[in-house]
Amino acid sequence: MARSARSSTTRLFYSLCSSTKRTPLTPQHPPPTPVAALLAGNFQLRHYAASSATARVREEKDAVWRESLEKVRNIGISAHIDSGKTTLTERVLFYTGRIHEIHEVRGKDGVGAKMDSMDLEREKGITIQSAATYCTWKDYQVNIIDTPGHVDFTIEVERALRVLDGAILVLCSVGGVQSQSITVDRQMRRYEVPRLAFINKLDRMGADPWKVLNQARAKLRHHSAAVQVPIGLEDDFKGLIDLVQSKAYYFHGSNGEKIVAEDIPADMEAIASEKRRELIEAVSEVDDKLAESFLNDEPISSADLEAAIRRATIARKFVPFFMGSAFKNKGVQTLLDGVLSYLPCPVEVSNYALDQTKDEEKVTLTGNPSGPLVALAFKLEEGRFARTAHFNIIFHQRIYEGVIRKGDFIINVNTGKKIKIPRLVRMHSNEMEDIQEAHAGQIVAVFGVDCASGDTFTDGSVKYTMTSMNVPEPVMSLAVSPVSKDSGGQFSKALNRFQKEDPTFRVGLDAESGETIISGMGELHLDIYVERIRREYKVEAQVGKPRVNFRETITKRADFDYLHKKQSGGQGQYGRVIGYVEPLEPGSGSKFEFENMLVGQTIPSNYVPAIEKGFREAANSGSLIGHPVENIRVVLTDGASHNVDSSELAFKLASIYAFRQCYTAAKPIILEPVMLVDIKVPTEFQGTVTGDINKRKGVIIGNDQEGDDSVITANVPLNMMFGYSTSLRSMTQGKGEFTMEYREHAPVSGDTQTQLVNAYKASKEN
Ligand SMILES: Nc1nc2c(ncn2[C@@H]2O[C@H](COP(=O)(O)OP(=O)(O)OP(=O)(O)O)[C@@H](O)[C@H]2O)c(=O)[nH]1
Repeated sequence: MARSARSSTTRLFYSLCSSTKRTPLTPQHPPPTPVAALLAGNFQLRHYAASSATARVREEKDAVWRESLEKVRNIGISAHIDSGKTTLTERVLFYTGRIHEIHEVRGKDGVGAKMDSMDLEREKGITIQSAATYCTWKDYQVNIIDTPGHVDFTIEVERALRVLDGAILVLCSVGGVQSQSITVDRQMRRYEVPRLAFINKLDRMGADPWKVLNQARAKLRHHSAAVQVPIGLEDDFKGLIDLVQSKAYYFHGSNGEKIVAEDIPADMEAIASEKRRELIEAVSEVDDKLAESFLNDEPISSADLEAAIRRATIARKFVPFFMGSAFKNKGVQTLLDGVLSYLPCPVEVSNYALDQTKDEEKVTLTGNPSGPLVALAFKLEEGRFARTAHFNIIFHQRIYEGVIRKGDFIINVNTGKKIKIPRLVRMHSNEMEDIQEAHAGQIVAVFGVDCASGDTFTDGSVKYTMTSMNVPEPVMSLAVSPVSKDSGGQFSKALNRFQKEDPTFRVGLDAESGETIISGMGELHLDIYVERIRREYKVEAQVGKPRVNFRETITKRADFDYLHKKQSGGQGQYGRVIGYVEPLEPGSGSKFEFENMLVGQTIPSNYVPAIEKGFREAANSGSLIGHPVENIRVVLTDGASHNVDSSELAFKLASIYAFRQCYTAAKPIILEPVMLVDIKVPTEFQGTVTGDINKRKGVIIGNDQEGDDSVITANVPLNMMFGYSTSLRSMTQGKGEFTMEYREHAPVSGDTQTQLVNAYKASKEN
């Protein structure tokens, strides 16, 4: 479908070009004489005919691209760990004919799911990287990104949601709305992504979809209702009743590939009609058109209900709930039908860019392939793709407007660099398919070209940038070094690559010890990179003890007045800076602000950037424990210079010393990362586990009962959570599980601050 639409677009494009060639639309020199005027009138007539023909061609062309985009869905699948995203994607690929056999995550055949292409993913049975693929379902092109559930890899979810038009939130029918479900739902809200929910694992003991639906209403504040009712549950789960079509569906065949539609079983008619009414009521609350029919007691057809659900879902006023069991091959095809029916196509979602030539004015992107090219690179990967021998870079990009073709020159608006597209590909997990061109609305990858995640590309006719994704700050660090000195080159190569690919993975140098420090989102995140350095670069690395990323901040305004003066032969150094530092207002959104309030020429303006640089550099390392100082504003009010001895260096040094001079007076404190911890244990262990959390200086904020389990929610300093999985295992005979995610940086207690400061002083003295 997409292919035929493309070729007719191309044909139209050529016919437009040839008519333009025959009839020049803009006269170069308007004829001056009466005869010439007559001819000019004739020309205008011809001009009018030509432009109306052009307009018609354009309209036709627009209709073609609209129609082809209506049949595209760009969706993501996100959820809490182990909810079954990868298992679900594997079925989607199977039913759409992209793969011919189903392999399970951690399955007995040892092959592993298609989308978990990394060895480590297959071994651990977890998704580490998001993977893109595409398939065709009922004449629609569905581009899918499967994302990891573990919070340490949250950046993968952020960047996928940034470029997708819709999402499926997978929930476990036993576990319900878990901590990470809340996080991904928040991310979907952040990027304004319309979504469907899929309650998976209906075959599991204790499956209760209605409880999960109520939890979603309470915990996620979803305005939602089920569009399906399960026929049986747990071992008895047989099929689904579709409340829109009023039909029962069963999934036969060894892989559930044969769908049989039947009438609703007689013993389920009552519940089906009650749930259909619930669905209509819920949608009517947010859709006026349906509300009118509902309030007038008019019969509501399947088509009317479907259209109303679509409008409400796309408007993000409603979340339809689907159900099934990916593992038992039930409910996946009906979910795919739901993707086509209820999630938007690229032109139904509003996207905008910022025009850099007009002071970042907002420009709406219409998704028109005949518009100027605008594409956002959202992910960079380096690896051996498609079994090639060498490392290569690809970047994944979403095209928002225009067309991109192999061999085209495009401009990276963020760097100003012009690049040629050597190879354009569509990804299917780690495999690639070469393509010649791609249109607005599509997600493709460019092979062999370097850039950074978040860069915007255009064809050069516009200077637009698109806002990038939210990048959370790393909370944990560790020192790493290669065991053998000879592998230093490979070691740096690995770190450079990972840093480029993953904005939440940072590499730095400890100024005092000279050690390489890697920082990331948690122990698992950093462990995975150390393991990848070993496997992919054959470098054994020595790893230090993990430590949390403390920060320092100030609590009071403090003045500075510092003169840096040196006159020891040759040219001297002279620079005086006067001003104050103060805490930034909470929620100001920035970590460091510098304000120049100089009046007059006490300091020539060319030295001001060096002064700002000096303060920024000083704030990289606070004097309490050497960690970055944040939430601070530096205001420069006055100073002095010398016309021979002043220099950028002199002012930079003056600023560094000025910062140190006033820091203590600004009453600095230490902030530590605090995690939201969710622990699920059999109720008999609840007391022990709660007591242990208290010992770890945690604050319990929730205690719920889920069947025979207790779910304890607490805020706990990350510093107290090292090795928690081992302790939880021993406290609960291996029956407890937990997840944690970053919540905030909060001040440490007075005695912890004293301990940390003393330990830092001692380490400096040694
Ligand atoms: N009983 C049952 N098990 C399922 C179902 N779907 C998935 N599983 C199992 O749940 C486990 C996790 O499945 P995955 O598909 O890896 O889950 P995921 O959400 O992709 O996992 P992460 O990406 O690591 O968060 C695997 O052992 C699956 O076999 C289901 O419908 N029923």
